[in-house]
Amino acid sequence: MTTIHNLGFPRIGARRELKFALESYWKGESSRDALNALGASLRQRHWESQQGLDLVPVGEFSFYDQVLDMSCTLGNLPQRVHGFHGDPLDNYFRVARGRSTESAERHQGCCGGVAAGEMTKWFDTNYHYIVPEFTSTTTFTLDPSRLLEQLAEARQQGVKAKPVIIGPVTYLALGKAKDDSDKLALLPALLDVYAQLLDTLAGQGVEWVQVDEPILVTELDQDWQHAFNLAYHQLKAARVKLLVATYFGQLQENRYLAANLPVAGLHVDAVGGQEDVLALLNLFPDHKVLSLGVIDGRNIWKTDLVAVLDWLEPIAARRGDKLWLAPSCSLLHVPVDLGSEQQLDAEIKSWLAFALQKLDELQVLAHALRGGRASVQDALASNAASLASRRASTRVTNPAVQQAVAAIDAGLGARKSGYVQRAAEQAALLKLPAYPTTTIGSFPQTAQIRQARGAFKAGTLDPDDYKRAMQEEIARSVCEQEALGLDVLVHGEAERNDMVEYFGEQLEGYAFSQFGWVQSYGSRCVKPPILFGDISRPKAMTVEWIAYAQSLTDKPMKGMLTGPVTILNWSFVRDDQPRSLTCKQLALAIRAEVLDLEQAGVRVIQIDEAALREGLPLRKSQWKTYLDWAVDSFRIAANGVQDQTQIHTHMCYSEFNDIIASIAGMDADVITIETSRSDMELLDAFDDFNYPNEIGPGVYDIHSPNIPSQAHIVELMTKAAQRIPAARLWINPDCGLKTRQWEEVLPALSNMVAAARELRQAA
Ligand SMILES: Nc1nc2c(c(=O)[nH]1)N[C@@H](CNc1ccc(C(=O)N[C@@H](CCC(=O)N[C@@H](CCC(=O)N[C@@H](CCC(=O)O)C(=O)O)C(=O)O)C(=O)O)cc1)CN2
Ligand code: MET
Ligand SMILES: [Zn+2]
Repeated sequence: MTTIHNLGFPRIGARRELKFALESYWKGESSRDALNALGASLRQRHWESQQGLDLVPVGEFSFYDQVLDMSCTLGNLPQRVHGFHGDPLDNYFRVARGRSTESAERHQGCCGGVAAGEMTKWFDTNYHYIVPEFTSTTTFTLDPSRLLEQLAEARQQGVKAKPVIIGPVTYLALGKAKDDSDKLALLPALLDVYAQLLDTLAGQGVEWVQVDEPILVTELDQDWQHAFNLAYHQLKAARVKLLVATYFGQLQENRYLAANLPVAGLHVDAVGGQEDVLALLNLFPDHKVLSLGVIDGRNIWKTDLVAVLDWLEPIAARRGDKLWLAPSCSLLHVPVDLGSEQQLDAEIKSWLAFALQKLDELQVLAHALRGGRASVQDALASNAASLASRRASTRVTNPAVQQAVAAIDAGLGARKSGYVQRAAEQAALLKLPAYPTTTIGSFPQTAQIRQARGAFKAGTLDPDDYKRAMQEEIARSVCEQEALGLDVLVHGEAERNDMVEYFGEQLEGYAFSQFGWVQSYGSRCVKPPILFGDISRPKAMTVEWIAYAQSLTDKPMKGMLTGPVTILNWSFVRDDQPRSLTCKQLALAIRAEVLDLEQAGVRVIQIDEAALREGLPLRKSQWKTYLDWAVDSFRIAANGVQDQTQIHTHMCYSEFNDIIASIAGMDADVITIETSRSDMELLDAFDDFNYPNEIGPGVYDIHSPNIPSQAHIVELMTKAAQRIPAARLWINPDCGLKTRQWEEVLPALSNMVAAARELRQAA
């Protein structure tokens, strides 16, 4: 009999309960007990809704991040938070969020300010984890308390619990050696603690433990392959059965390694990797459990159940009870419940499945395998009808858009002249000083702004009042920027709920949910819009707001857009055509907006490509194909303008060394990037490559509440000028300021402008 299970459940809550509880606790408005109680009730509810499964994940719930949780379990919090006198939960949040010196003084004055752990992307998702920190002297000590508490809770509820942990090799691979020491040297010590942990779980009568090793879908050099063998040969002594879970892609060349690890089971991502699975089956030992992730945990489309069954039945016949079924990965990356959606178009809704619906699909598959397809005839028929409706729907296709994409030629993505010519014309028009100052786009999204929009969407604030309220916010931003003395202004993005969702809402071919929240990091969520059909732009999306902002000032106002690649990567996108094609459609829509802005007299236009880098395939061998169509799409969006129009782009995640040629290929006049934390070292890539255009290296770490001093900014820019000719440097923060408070932003920007003036005088 086929076993069905789940790898992880979204923890934020169907109504973002966890977000609100966390933020209230952090503000000191509610107690730790209340937060703990909320956590327990969410877990209880989530386990209840997974009742139909044979094994239910336990321990993947987290108050902030599952990787940071693992660091706690392994006793590997950074040295700087050791010796904290307060509650361990507060210390956990100190690592997650940092603590400014000032707020520490306001609290108890005992433990001082502390820098947050670095945050980075979880594989190719929009989820961010807290990077484990190592040094050559790192030691590990087991703290199983969190896992044991959640296990006890689950047991009390009669849950068939399968504890989930991050595996030792992935944990090491995702961490950072702060002293550049060899992380792998820590493996033996780490394995001792994993062995103790597994032993502790065995002592609780646990049968299966899910050990997540997604690093197995990436290219591994020999040392890391060896680490896998070493790790699991040592852990095989454990008295529990291990299910090594891989996801986010195929095993490919790691197939043999994964198949032969001395563990009881292996989970693989079978979505889009059926051939890889068949190849794996040929070398997979009969006595081991193979768990197939047949339901897409990264997207929101209904599964084609009949197609999956056609493929699965022969495998099930061959493997019997050694076949398990699950979603491809943790359901962390999809919203909780489609049933909450009251406003979603009924036809489109019938094509979708969120976390709960995906688990229902899993049940149908299990019934079909156990009792024959006839036993779930109705469910299969209704699933087939939904898919047929999606395939046949005329709303998905737009012949005019398809023709426009087919007509794209190389000329569309090329500027009229080269950078040198353009730069001269732009300088004559814009008359900017040396070291021009600007910001990345957003100003603080205050509670007031969010509430106004909430009321507008709920229908309790009428559209004119909403528009007026947002215009007031724009006017406030412009006024503050003029007072600060910035050179190129922004409107502040008050009217945008999110840099991607906002555009999704205005494009044809998109649907959007009311409650489709997905955790991005900590308490921060995004509601990815749903791209279901050919994309077109019924009317201008941003021109009115930008024109209004420009009317308030004589300084140049930047038009602010999100680029096609980022819109693609941060949406739920259709799975019925290649991503590259969808991206080209988005590119044409953004291009039309760029041209409308230019027509309206906007002289500087920024097109954010924050997610260009994160969209890189996990395997390097696939990078070139992606980068080619991604850069092409950007160029189509950006490059239809006149030479005098200055195009900016922005990328907030560092590490450009290996893709610098593609970045240069975008041919933006100015690129702003995150650099403040890397002490400008990041610019080495631009220097070595002789990057030809202008660069704004971020001088202000917007993720931290700390206010950068004028001297620090001057120092950073002096380092920048050692790498890039000063005439091509801009001064700006690392990223947008939407998550900060005005009280933090004003002094920081004031120091930034003062630093620019100091540098100009020194020149
Ligand atoms: N899509 C996307 N991905 C990204 C980023 C990004 O900006 N966008 N940035 C990077 C970091 N990720 C981030 C992700 C989210 C947020 C963020 O601030 N999210 C907000 C979203 C809030 C939101 O969209 N609110 C809506 C809904 C309004 C609403 O519900 N108002 C409430 C008020 C309470 C509230 O929600 O705050 C009400 O009326 O009851 C709006 O403004 O329209 C949050 O979680 O707090 C920041 C960074 C990487 N990935
Ligand atoms: N223009 C956007 C902003 O300032 C860019 C953010 S990149 C995540 O918020
Ligand atoms: Zn950014």
